[in-house]
Amino acid sequence: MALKLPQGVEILAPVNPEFEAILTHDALAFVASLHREFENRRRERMEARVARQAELDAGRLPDFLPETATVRSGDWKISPLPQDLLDRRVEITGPVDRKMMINALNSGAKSFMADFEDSNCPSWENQVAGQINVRDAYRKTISFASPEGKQYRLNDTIATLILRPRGWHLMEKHMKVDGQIVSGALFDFGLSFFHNIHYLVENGSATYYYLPKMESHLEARLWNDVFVFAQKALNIPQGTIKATVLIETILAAFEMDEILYELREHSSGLNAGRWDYIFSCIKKFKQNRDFCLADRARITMTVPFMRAYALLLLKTCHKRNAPAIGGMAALIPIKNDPAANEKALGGVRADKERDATDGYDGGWVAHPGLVPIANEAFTAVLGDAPNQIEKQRDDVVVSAADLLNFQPEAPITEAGLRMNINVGIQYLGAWISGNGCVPIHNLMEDAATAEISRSQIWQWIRSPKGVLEDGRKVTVELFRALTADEVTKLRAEYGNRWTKQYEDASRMFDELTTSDEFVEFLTLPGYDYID
Ligand SMILES: CC(=O)SCCNC(=O)CCNC(=O)[C@H](O)C(C)(C)COP(=O)(O)OP(=O)(O)OC[C@H]1O[C@@H](n2cnc3c(N)ncnc32)[C@H](O)[C@@H]1OP(=O)(O)O
Ligand SMILES: O=CC(=O)O
Ligand SMILES: [Mg+2]
Repeated sequence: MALKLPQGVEILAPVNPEFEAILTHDALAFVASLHREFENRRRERMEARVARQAELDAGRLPDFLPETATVRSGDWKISPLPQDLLDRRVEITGPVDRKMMINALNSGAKSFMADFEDSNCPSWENQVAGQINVRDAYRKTISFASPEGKQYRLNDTIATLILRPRGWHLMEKHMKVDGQIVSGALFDFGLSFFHNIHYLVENGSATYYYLPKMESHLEARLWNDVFVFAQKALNIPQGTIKATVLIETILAAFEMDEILYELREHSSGLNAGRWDYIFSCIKKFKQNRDFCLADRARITMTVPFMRAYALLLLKTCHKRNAPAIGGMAALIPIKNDPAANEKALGGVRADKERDATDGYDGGWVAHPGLVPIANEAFTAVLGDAPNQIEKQRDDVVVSAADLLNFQPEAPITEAGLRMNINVGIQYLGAWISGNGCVPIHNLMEDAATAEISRSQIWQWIRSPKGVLEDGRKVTVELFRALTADEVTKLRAEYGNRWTKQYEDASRMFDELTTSDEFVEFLTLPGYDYID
């Protein structure tokens, strides 16, 4: 059956019979209405990012905005939270893969972030099948049979589903409205809202979102206006949608109050998205001769600028009666090595204990095997209380200088450089093959962690401080020599799993790292390699 397309809408991809239930005339008309209403403003925001980057490149450091001082000093709170978002002590995250969604919903976590973003490769198949999975998960009808014959279905008690659409920078190239391709964010949000909001509201819930990679409160205002428009269009009471914003750019860290304020009717707090945050610091200060970070593994949550960011986020949220949700340790359970496994689990435990004792209301885990650990750490502090939002952190004082105290700068090592190359190529190869989240060297790797790897090398090559601890300057020549070596090793290790996609990934990694122009997101050129 051919799709019935609304006026001005084109779908430039195969539509299998299952997809027709998602790509209905009315759902596409709704996405088209979002596009027509908001695309110009989205573009303006993207242009504002470019202008702001030019200022940073010229040496102007970020600071808290003078024009919004009254928002920061004002006495306001976000609107009350719905019942099913009060207790978020453990949130599991993962791509919108059918089997993994069932596992995540059953994992014992209080909430599950179904991810169309960092852990998802945005192929047409993944995006539309993901919407089918989300629809079935909301209706609790989702099931799956593995090729090995294992049956998957939902338990009686499951996690609350929160959906993360793509960020404002990503497009959905398979849908056009009036000749323009549509925003990935509006496509993901629009379809999920259209198909599910009435069902959820009738059942005492709503569609909840995580909003990624924003760089200013004006981007949050845009999301808020999208929510107001969408609720009005579908006759849903204003304030029904709730959204948690990931503070995962250095610029957003200077506008946390303002972001909560813009979304105050629709806010469900902030999350410390640590991996993109590190990437953003590297990207925003890429031209700054004073800026240079040590090996990726050294940039932990306890280094000065990360600690300042985490504490300011917590303080800001609780002042506004909003949940503060911790980010993710990249450690995952390790099979067949009990000692290494114990160490990894200990690392996750320490991470969650620090967040819980600081005052966070919950935190992210990457894997069902980590849910009990995070649960123990938060329950030790929360007990039976759903959260600790009442815990004020007036003792925390964080200045602009604290947020910009980029230590440590050393060591930068050959092992660290090799690791960035090795992980970056493996991740890109998996991503181009359709998988946005993979275990590499016993760590969870996704688009955000891979961005750190590639941007660090770009920056080390160009910064006068990009010098290995043995005195060698990081250069294109050194990078290429080590890359050749790493690729040789990887080819041998992968054998016939080393497909064309990994050759493409190696070439793309070289381009990303050696081209003079810094590519904003690796997923932008990456998108040309899929579908
Ligand atoms: C920076 C950020 O944005 S963080 C947020 C984005 N990142 C994520 O969401 C990470 C999601 N995690 C994952 O994708 C996976 O855990 C990986 C890729 C890191 C590791 O995956 P694997 O090596 O396959 O894990 P492993 O083999 O131990 O899995 C065991 C079982 O747990 C399941 N599982 C693992 N992680 C998850 C998850 N996050 N959600 C649901 N199920 C999961 C597997 O599907 C598997 O199920 P099965 O036994 O029924 O077949
Ligand atoms: O999205 C989360 C992050 O750490 O990046
Ligand atoms: Mg992120």
